[in-house]
Amino acid sequence: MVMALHTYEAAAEERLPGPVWDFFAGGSGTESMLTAGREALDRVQLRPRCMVDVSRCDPGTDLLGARLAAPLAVAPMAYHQLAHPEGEVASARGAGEAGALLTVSMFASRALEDIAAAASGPLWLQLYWLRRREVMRDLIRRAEAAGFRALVLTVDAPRVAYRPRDAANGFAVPPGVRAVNLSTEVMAASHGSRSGESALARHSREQFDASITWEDLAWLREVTSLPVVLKGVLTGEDAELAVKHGVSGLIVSNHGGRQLDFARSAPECLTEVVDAVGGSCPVILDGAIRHGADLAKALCMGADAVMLGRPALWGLAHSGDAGVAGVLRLLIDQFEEVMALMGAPTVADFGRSGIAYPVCGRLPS
Ligand SMILES: Cc1cc2nc3c(=O)[nH]c(=O)nc-3n(C[C@H](O)[C@H](O)[C@H](O)COP(=O)(O)O)c2cc1C
Ligand SMILES: CCCCC(=O)C(=O)O
Repeated sequence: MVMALHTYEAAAEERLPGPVWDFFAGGSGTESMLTAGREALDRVQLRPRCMVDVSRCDPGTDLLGARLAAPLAVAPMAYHQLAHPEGEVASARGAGEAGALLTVSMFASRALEDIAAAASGPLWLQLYWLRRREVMRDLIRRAEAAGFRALVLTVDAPRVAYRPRDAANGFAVPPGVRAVNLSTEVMAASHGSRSGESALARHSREQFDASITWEDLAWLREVTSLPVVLKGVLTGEDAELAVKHGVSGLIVSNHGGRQLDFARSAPECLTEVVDAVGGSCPVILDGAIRHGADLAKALCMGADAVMLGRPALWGLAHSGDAGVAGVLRLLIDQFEEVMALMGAPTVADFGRSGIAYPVCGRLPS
């Protein structure tokens, strides 16, 4: 039976403790960015072509050398064990079953090696830049050995932003769930709640290196030969600098509304970044993806793929690997139908002529 996305969401909300649900669902500041991306995507209108042979539609695509069932990846999210006891191991199984890529957070609650052993699809590892570079280096070595295909450096979070729900709940990761890939020393501050303060926000101020600049990317590129993808780029200027500094991909993202409040939403930034990059590396749109049609809209605006965040956690909370696969398949099936109805039988058939309304204020070229 195909379940609607809101059914997974409702089940997850019902199942999870309030503070965990708030951690998943919440945003930063006034939470203005929780709705901005969705509203922007809703304004984009599809422009279908007819009398095209759509008797066979193929949603498959390649992303940095990995074959995917659709241009769809799971975004990095901390602590999957908050949603399900099997955590990222179940997510890896579910993503593999659906043919989607899984990005594993630096704050994963299962060992990289166990996640890799359960995965049948490609894995990327997400990193925050820690003050202790030897901890990053160790993690990168382990990811390489376990067969991870790329590193995602999140650049929109020099610190975790103030998130009112987590602060009100004094949110801390419950005992029994840990960022097991990091040493206890690095992680100590993320446990132990205090009312009026999020332990994760406190932890990020202590452990994240907020002094890094473009020049520091050279260190990362020396440490590894894996492709480096930057997550959280929202301007053409930064996209150009990223390409100049040798990155292999960009993720246009507002961190799911959890970092800079009052920003321009990721879908509105997409064409600016795509134009700046000029095809020299893949561009991924992240945030507020809730329907297969959103994949089509992103592709029309020039993205090579999209990333899905919270809905994957809803699937995980609902029924572990089957739920993750169910959510991903739902979006892929919807996308396949949009392909047929749009007259776009392959991913390459989507272009700017496929949308009618420019979200970024620029006319499609
Ligand atoms: C519970 C949760 C944990 C997250 N943890 C991380 C993380 O560890 N690293 C990271 O780069 N982004 C993290 N994010 C942001 C996601 O990667 C992604 O940008 C966002 O969820 C996309 O928006 P969506 O949830 O609307 O799809 C997290 C998001 C959520 C909801
Ligand atoms: C210190 C963990 C941060 C996780 C994260 O990025 C998020 O909650 O958005």
